[in-house]
Amino acid sequence: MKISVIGCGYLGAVHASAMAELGHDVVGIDVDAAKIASLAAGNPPFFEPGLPEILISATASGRLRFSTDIADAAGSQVHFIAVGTPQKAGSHAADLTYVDAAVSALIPHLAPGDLVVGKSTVPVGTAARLAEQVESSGSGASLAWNPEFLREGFAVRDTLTPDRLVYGVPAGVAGEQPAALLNEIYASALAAGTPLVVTDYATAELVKVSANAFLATKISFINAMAEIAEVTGADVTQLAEAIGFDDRIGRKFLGAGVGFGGGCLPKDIRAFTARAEELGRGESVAFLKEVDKINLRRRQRVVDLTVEALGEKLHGSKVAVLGLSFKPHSDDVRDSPALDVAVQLHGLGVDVVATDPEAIHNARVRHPQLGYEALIDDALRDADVVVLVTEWPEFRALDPIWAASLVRNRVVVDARNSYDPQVWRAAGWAYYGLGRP
Ligand SMILES: NC(=O)C1=CN([C@@H]2O[C@H](COP(=O)(O)OP(=O)(O)OC[C@H]3O[C@@H](n4cnc5c(N)ncnc54)[C@H](O)[C@@H]3O)[C@@H](O)[C@H]2O)C=CC1
Ligand SMILES: O=C(O)[C@H]1O[C@H](OP(=O)(O)OP(=O)(O)OC[C@H]2O[C@@H](n3ccc(=O)[nH]c3=O)[C@H](O)[C@@H]2O)[C@H](O)[C@@H](O)[C@@H]1O
Repeated sequence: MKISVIGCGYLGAVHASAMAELGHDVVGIDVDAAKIASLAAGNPPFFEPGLPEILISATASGRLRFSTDIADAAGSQVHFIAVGTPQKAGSHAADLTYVDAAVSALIPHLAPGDLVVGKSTVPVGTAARLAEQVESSGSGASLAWNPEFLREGFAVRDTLTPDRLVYGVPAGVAGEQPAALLNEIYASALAAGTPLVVTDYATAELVKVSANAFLATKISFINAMAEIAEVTGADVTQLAEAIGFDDRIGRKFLGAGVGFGGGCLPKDIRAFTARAEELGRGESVAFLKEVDKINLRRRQRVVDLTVEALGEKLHGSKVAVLGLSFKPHSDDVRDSPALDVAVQLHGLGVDVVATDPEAIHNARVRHPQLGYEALIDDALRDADVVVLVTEWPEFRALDPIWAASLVRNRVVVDARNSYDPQVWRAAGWAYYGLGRP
């Protein structure tokens, strides 16, 4: 099938490449000329495992091309909207400027029978409004909402083999053709037994934001338990293990630590709250404000523990910050807890030297004032405190005996509860975890 993907960021570039990998004929469109040039040359403009391979094979096969001209969407039958929906400046609501601009620019290039498919995460009610715009344009096209659940770091795998597919389509017979087109696009995943939910627009939009709200709530729940553990001497990692054995609870997303960040969970729970308030149902999701507060308190806790570990002497002290991306296997520093902690410590007068396998460039663009080292040994050298904030495998594997030979003081703040306190203490380190003694 001929497909256009409008917006080629973390979501769209992967979606376009994966659709071409599945055999579709795809054009990726973005207003960012540098991004498009990089993608067209087979170089992803961001780090995502597995993306270079499928991008190169799809562009070489001729099934995938890129353009900055929306007119190149003409001739495709299905048009995915994958542009950003960031938090609005000065508000918690989602900024729909990019979605609105993309749909308005696309409409003149639509042909009868075309399908516009929303992938971006939007406030409930957006799809119905855009469907009205597409239908009243006289283009003869229709609209579906097909939210995306991929995780950065696993984006290629999650797109090729999703754990579920959700289509929000118009009611009645008008929904049949959109669902049939999407079934054709996702034929391989459906043949492999991927669960499919075909529903209305509002449900599809809410499935997406409620899934992220649930994940965020689960993380803040365990972090709230960490706060209680901290004043009682309990160990939140054992607590998570023990409650996680209950299948109804499950162990995933019970990793207590510095909390969640990224381009999605934080802004999505805020946008959900803002939308619920607009709908007069703010109280239904008021708990998400608490989820957000607990999450931000954990960043502060890491800063406070580091300051405590440094003692009185902040100016002239050196802190090695291990990790800058919001999670391992990504170079994304949007609302990264790691970067937030590094910036706060720098603001207190500490000499911060940060390292990360992939995110130094993105971090440096935003915060040139921080010190950066590409190699972990250079970051650790003469450090007074080591703070692990993003649990990349190479940081998890850090040998405390080797690290001890580099630092000035053996003090570690393990903001992801990734190390075994006994092993580190046996190597002479003062160990600070989050919610564990
Ligand atoms: N990053 C992720 O893992 C996931 C993101 N999402 C959602 O997908 C959407 C996109 O997110 P990301 O890819 O992370 O954002 P991003 O910021 O990486 O990419 C957005 C892209 O849209 C482009 N763009 C903006 N206006 C445009 C226009 N009028 N025409 C063409 N291109 C335009 C931008 O230049 C940028 O390259 C958001 O709604 C996000 O919540 C959903 C699931 C996963
Ligand atoms: O809407 C989105 O963009 C995506 O948001 C999240 O995916 P992602 O942001 O890539 O990353 P996650 O793996 O969910 O991690 C989010 C944050 O939570 C943190 N986290 C995760 C798990 C945990 O136990 N503890 C914890 O603090 C991570 O370190 C990270 O900062 C969701 O998991 C995806 O399903 C969704 O599609």
